[in-house]
Amino acid sequence: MAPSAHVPWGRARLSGQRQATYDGRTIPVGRRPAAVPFAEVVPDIPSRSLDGTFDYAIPPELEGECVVGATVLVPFSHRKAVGYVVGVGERPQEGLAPHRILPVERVLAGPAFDQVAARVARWIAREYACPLSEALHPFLAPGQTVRVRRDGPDGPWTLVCEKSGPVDERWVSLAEGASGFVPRANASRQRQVLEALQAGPARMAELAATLPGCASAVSSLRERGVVRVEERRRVRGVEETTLSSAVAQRPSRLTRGQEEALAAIARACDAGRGDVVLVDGVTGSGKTEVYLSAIERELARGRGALVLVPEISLTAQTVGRFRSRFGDDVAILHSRLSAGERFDQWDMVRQGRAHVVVGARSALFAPLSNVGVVIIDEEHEASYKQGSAPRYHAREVAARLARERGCALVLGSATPSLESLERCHEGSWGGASWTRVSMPERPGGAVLPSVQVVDMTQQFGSGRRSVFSRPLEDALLEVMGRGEKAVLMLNRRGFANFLMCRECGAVPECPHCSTSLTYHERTHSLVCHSCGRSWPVRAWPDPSTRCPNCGSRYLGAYGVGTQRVEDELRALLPPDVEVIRMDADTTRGKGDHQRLLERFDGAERAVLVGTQMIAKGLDFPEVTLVGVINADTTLKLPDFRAAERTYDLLEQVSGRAGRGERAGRVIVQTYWASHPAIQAVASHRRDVFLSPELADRREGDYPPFSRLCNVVLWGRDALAVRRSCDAVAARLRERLDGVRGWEVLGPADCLKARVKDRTRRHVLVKAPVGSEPGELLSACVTEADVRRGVSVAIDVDAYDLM
Ligand SMILES: Nc1ncnc2c1ncn2[C@@H]1O[C@H](COP(=O)(O)OP(=O)(O)OP(=O)(O)O)[C@@H](O)[C@H]1O
Ligand SMILES: [Zn+2]
Repeated sequence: MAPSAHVPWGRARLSGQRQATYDGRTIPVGRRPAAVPFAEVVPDIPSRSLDGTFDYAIPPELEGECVVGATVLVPFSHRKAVGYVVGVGERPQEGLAPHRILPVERVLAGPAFDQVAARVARWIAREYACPLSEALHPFLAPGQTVRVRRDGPDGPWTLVCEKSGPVDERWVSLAEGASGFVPRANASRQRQVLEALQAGPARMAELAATLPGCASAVSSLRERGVVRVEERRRVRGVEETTLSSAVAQRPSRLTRGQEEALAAIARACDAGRGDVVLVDGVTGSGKTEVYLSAIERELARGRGALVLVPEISLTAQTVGRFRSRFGDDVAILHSRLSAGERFDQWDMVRQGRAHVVVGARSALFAPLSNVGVVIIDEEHEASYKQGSAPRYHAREVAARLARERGCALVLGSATPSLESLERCHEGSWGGASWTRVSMPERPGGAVLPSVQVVDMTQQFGSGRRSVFSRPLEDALLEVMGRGEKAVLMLNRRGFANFLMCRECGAVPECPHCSTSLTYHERTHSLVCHSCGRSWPVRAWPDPSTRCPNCGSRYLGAYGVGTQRVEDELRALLPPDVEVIRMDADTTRGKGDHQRLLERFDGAERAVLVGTQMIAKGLDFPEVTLVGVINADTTLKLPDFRAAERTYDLLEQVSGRAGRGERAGRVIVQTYWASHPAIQAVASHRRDVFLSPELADRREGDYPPFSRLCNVVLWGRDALAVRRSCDAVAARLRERLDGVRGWEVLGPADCLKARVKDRTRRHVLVKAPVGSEPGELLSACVTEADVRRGVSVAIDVDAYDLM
């Protein structure tokens, strides 16, 4: 049967010229009419009840364009919907009568993903309990939102496109006819344009900004052959830097650890079935060089690479190292780029002009189909878990992608996650082998720094009130005296700066969110970091101070800010020592981060003071001292990963010291010196932390020995939230009570019980390792009686339990 005979739009019209590209390959246009006449489409209507794919007929004139990955417009129950093609075929599913199938109306955008990526998206939807349309979003071209909107309740459906396409810029320059040309006396604009162009070619947009209305002057000059106008495609998002560490010098020889790691990676690449290599290398052991060499090998075999680094370490240093080795073959993707810049980088990959993609989490979804290796640097980082739907973990998606694409996955860290260590211990997981390779040494004879733990209760007991303990103060003076550099970290995650009444113990909280307010000394204000509201308040000893609870005057500031550390440093050190502060306030603007690091790099002697953003990746050989002002704030977080996070952070920041020829020293200030996480850092022995931690996790059935899922419900109506949450919990218990290895906890108020005036409650579910809780949770939520106005989020393998 030829289905084209039945489709309602009648005779086939061949469109021989149409073609699409994906990952540099041109997808050929079908020769015969209606060779694959059906498309499986996912309508972009995010709703659990509508989740699924629908079949549409491909009209012959759209054939060749309506391919897997394309964005299309389709009729959908009396309206129109934007959808994504996830499959094409000769027959519709489940014996639907071909003549009853509606046609695709338009193709709105070319292919953004291929068949393999579509399979991965289906897996994400199942695994993380989200609608398929949501799982496809990360694969779409950045900044290219297309949706349908209805104007008024009965109005027509219209298409809204928010596209930031490629920027084609028009450049104006002087042409041959310029010599000897004299504008007429009244043509002042022409004269100004010519003057501006004496300095060199300029962009039309810039000319127009300084010389309003110059367009007509330019076009008349162009007609006379005085100037030339050219279109140049500019690839945005490429930063320049003077950072010395932004170049990856090729080492004369690799360390033994590096060679072993590369051999294991080569085996995994050749096996072609998604095998995983965990590069467990101490700080400064040269993991980057391992990544670069592995990528070089894959490029030589004609395959590309995806490299994920935490958003915060996507600095000029990291980017520069990749560019210095692979030049323009690198595309960069991260959230600080503008939508247009991201599109340009993404499009470069799609066109096959870049084969190495370096980026944050979302780089996993770049349109690169011929992948030889996927690399995740600092794989233990919590930021690899996405906080909003689809709530995927990049490590898990990467493992799946590697298997689907038949390539290798490389995970690198000095402090691997307990999940990855456990899988390597098992040797295999999810049908792939997991191998750990350790790199215990720094190249060139550099040694790990010596670590000294300072008990701050003793310092306070002896009457010291400075933020620096005596040993840290002495070390700072000594290091500056030798003309070296130091890094000071202030642990600000957790309950950082707050006000507390010394008489009644009250801590001001946001009335709209159950969050203690953060005190900003600079602006004298209390700020809610959940909703952003702020109140002007002056802390004790200001005479205006009043405790909101008891009216006492002793409402004092607790916790230390980077500002205070900076001020004390300036008082302590000679005036010519540069003190550079790096925190959320000083890195707000684009390029601030890089500028501060360049200043640190270029200084004679300097101290870099910062929050945890300075803990990772920085490679400055002249740093010989690292100080941690307050090591334990993260230990007190109500989170089962608190100890792991503290250990990771301290080990990482310690690793900034002694990376060059001179040995390094670390001083850790803490009120909890006996904690295994602190003791492990002090002795550079991970097992001091790991053994008791694993025992605790096993005992309490926490990851890596279970999968922890968090079902959160929120809404304005507290009673509706409570009832809905009870209903979800009841449904889960009906399905799971007595099932081995499963456990339902709650319902309970979330730790942040109110956010933006919405009540939040949750249910926790522990599922056995190897189970697939996504579908079950999603079914229970759909079946439970969730009230209108109550939102639900299912978070499988939850990281944020607040
Ligand atoms: N084989 C080698 N011989 C000499 N120097 C090397 C070698 N391999 C790497 N290096 C240098 O060692 C330094 C540290 O490397 P890199 O920044 O890759 O460490 P890392 O393992 O990523 O550490 P961290 O986890 O602390 O970020 C770099 O300056 C790098 O150029
Ligand atoms: Zn608030």
